[in-house]
Amino acid sequence: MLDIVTASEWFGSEFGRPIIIGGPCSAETREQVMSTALAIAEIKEVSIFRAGVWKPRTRPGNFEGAGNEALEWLAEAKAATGLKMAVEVATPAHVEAALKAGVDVLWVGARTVSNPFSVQELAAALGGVDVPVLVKNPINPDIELWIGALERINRAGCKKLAAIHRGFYPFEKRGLRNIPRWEVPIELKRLFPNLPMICDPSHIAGKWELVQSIAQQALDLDMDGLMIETHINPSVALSDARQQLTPAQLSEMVGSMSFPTSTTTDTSFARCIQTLRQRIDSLDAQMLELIAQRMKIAEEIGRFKLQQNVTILQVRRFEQILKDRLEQAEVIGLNHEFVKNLLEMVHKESILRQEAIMRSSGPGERKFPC
Ligand SMILES: C=C(O[C@@H]1C=C(C(=O)O)C=C[C@H]1O)C(=O)O
Repeated sequence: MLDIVTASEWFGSEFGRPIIIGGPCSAETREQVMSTALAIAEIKEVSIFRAGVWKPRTRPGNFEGAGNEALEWLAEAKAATGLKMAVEVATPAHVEAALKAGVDVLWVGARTVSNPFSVQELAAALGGVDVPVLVKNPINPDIELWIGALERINRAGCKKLAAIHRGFYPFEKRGLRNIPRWEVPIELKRLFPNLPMICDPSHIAGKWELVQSIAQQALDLDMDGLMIETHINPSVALSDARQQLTPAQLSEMVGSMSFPTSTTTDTSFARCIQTLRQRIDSLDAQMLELIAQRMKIAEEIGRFKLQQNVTILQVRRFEQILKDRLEQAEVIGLNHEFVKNLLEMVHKESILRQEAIMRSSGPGERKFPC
């Protein structure tokens, strides 16, 4: 369990869903911070300005952030715009410097979250701190590591917590920069329903053109906010140039997106959905009943195989099943990959059932080839 305060209480009553955070990957110069912040402040939906001050780079020699000096630019941007300021912290010294400079929100990056030693050190530095702390997912889709970081920080006394979904390391570099693996943040939401979940579509997309569709997908999946990298002139950005929007593009994007709510008080909607859900309940019950019948038949086949000393796995038969069912799937409009995964799961269970039969056979029941 996480002992947390809802996002609407972070900064007073006017603050709430959706939480929209915009700002550059890195704070580069005073002018870049001020001009980006002033332009973003014009977008009424954006309440928090983000900027990386200390940048954890994969290889040395890249721009590593402007450091403590940038905190002064952020303080100036805050005074000029009224936006809340958010920075990434990776060490206790970062936490101390950021809080001293009046930073309003801290986030912990994916690389830091991947290392429990670093998280524990950060948690100790965050003890009793009242600013919101946003915890990005670890690089690999390891939900336990993500939960562990949230718990360590929460146990240190930080109650204003949120998670940020920024996708997972793709291993193969093609398509999106990070693989979304939406099932991971969905599972976190299921386990901690009151934990706000913010999506970072910029890091998932890797290209500014793809940011909006990922952001919309996140909102449709009931996420509570977005963190979108925005730079006054992305073409000259010192980091993540390819994925940053201009403030004008951010404004257009926010204006053209739909922000669905998780529930509605409309009674006809409630009636319709209830009827449809009853049909789904009934079909699920039939589906499970059919799978149970299929497993019983597989067990019966297993008993025949035991008598005849025939192998459990019959690759040709399974291949034929896959081919036939995938043809049928295509005709009835079911996704190829989905049906293949489903059949593989069913086959695996059927093999397990037959293995259990072989294991439970009495001594001498199994023949051995002469
Ligand atoms: C049920 C059988 O055993 C295994 C399970 C199969 C299935 O679940 O459809 C298919 C082939 C075998 O690998 C069988 O041989 O038919």
